[in-house]
Amino acid sequence: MFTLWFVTGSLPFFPIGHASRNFTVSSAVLVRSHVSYEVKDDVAVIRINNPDSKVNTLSIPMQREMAEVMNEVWANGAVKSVVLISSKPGCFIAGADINMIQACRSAEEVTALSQEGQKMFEKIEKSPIPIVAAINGSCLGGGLEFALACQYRVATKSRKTVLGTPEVMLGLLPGAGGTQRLPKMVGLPSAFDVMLTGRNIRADKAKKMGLVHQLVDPLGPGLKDSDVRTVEYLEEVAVGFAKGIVNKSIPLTKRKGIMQKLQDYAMGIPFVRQQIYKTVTKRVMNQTKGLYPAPLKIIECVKAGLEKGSEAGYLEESQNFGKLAMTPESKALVGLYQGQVACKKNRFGTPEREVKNLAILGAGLMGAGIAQVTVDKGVNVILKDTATEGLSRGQDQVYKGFNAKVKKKSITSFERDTTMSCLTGQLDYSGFERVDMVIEAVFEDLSIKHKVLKEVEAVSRTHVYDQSLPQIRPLKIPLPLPWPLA
Ligand SMILES: C/C=C/C(=O)SCCNC(=O)CCNC(=O)[C@H](O)C(C)(C)COP(=O)(O)OP(=O)(O)OC[C@H]1O[C@@H](n2cnc3c(N)ncnc32)[C@H](O)[C@@H]1OP(=O)(O)O
Repeated sequence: MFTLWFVTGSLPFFPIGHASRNFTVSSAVLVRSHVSYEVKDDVAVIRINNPDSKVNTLSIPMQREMAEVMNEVWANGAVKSVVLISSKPGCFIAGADINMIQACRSAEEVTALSQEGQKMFEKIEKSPIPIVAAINGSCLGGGLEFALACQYRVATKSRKTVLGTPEVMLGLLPGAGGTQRLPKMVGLPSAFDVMLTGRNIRADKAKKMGLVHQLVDPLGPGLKDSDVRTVEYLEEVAVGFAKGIVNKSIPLTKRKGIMQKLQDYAMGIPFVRQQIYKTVTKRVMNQTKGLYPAPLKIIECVKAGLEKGSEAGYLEESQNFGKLAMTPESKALVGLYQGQVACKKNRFGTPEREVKNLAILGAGLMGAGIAQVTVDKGVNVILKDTATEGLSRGQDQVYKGFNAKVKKKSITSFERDTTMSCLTGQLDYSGFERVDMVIEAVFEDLSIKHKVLKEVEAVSRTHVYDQSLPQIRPLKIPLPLPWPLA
């Protein structure tokens, strides 16, 4: 959203070649750091990449550069369609820049930001050429509102791909057209569900709801890593869709099923809509005891748009967005979010040595549990036990853990199998000479611990971490090891 400088009137024409462009519409040469584009055949591929940040946000520089790039693209008669994609692994756009909203001193200032965002996305929605949003990773808040304004949406089935409007969790509302576009796109009940819960929606669910048009399978690692290959593939597929939309082999309108048609019919009846507003308001009041203003404002905005028309809806949205941003509830919730971000950081700083290969001694409940959370981070793990039975049980425990996630559809079976391929079960110490760390997770029996530590000493010269150290420290394991027992 927000502070955008769309150039109106005619623009100087810049012939667009086949390389990224770094020139603004003015004659001054400005290096763009957040948005770049390249023309592939007749498709402009616009890439977003906030420098020095793990995520893309709709920050002021990003918005300015996006506006410049869009104006250049629209002014170029050779460009027939656009693909909007992020170069950042795991993030499309994480929403409006929360710090930008926080820096505002009055409701009017925030309302003005919202109105700029609404205007920008209206231009995107009315684009003379189709724009395909190619989504991989988090597509949240203003990021989803941007994608919703595009004519077509393709998303990867990667587990990192989530769509949603989490503004309510910050005491805010989707203030860049979200309260107006979502109900039209997915129907009133689903739109309320998405906006009032702020929950993340995975790509396959988003497709079923009608939020995205097509899904793309993520790729595994090859010569490049999985994230890079997936984004390259997504771009290729999205370019194909963009061309297909132009040559009319891909329809922009989705065919509606019978349920969808019935729902649309019901939503056309004012009495039905009034009942939905009443039910949703009652539920919100029950759950929040009226202590959170944002959910009620969301309902007001949707109602204004559907009952009084778009203009009234957009005005209500921007004004309520401004008002909410100044409430103590929103400030407290933003503080909570920032606290959660701070908690994710490693307070010990970056590890001196990265652990890529780990060995775990003992495939019991604890050893297998450690193996599961470690392979999940992409670390290669040797799970060692002394008996085939115990080892199989441990491996089975790890598999069941991931398989439960497949059943819940939070990961794909491909992701389960890729992750499981990082786990090697064995009864001997082969490969221990190559590991970066050994974790001891054998029975709470001092003589067994002594024995395995001695055995490790003979084959590995790495750090050993004892998972039960707090409990066994009083027993004072003698440390004859020439390397550290952490
Ligand atoms: C009208 C529209 C309004 C809006 O759009 S309001 C914003 C709505 N969006 C959100 O609420 C999303 C907030 N962000 C997140 O939930 C998570 O982040 C992600 C899921 C996107 C990524 O999670 P993970 O990979 O664990 O990263 P991390 O540690 O949470 O964040 C990395 C850095 O990115 C910053 N960041 C993330 N989202 C935003 C944002 N929307 N505005 C400003 N900064 C953001 C964080 O603070 C942190 O920063 P540091 O590295 O300096 O600690």
